Amino acid sequence: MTTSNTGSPAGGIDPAVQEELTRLRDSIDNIDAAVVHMLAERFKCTQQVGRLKAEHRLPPADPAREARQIARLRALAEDAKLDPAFAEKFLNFIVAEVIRHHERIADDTLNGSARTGGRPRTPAPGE
Ligand SMILES: O=C(O)C(=O)C[C@]1(C(=O)O)C=C[C@@H](O)C=C1
Repeated sequence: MTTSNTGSPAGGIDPAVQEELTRLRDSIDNIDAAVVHMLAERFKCTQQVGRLKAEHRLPPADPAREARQIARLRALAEDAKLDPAFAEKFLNFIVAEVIRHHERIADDTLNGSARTGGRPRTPAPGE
C-alpha cells in the first residue's frame, strides 16, 4: 500500500457514525471505571485475607478454593454469554497477583518489616 492508514477515511467519519462511536466509547469508559473500582475493592479484601493468613501461618495459595472459584465463574460466564476460557484466564491473572501480595505480606510479617511501617527492616549486625 502507498497510503498510510490513519484510522479514519480521507473524507472524515460520517457524523452519525462518530456519534454512535462516541456513545459506545462513553459506556466503555464507564464500565472500565467500574471494573477498576471493583478490582480496588477486591484487592482491599484480599489484603486483609493476606494479613490473616500471614498472622496464622496459613499458605498464601489455596488451590481447592481456586478450583471452586473457577467452576463458579465459568458457569456465570456461560450464562452471561462470555467466553468461559477468558473468565478463567482473567481470574487466574488476578489470583496470581493476589498470591504475590500474600507472599510479600507473609515475608514482611515474618521479617518484621510490618512493624517498621512497611519500610525495609535494618539488618542486624552480621546479617
Ligand atoms: O480465598 C483465599 O484464600 C485467598 O487468598 C483469596 C484468593 C482470591 O484472590 O480469590 C487468592 C488466593 C487463593 O489461592 C485463593 C483465593
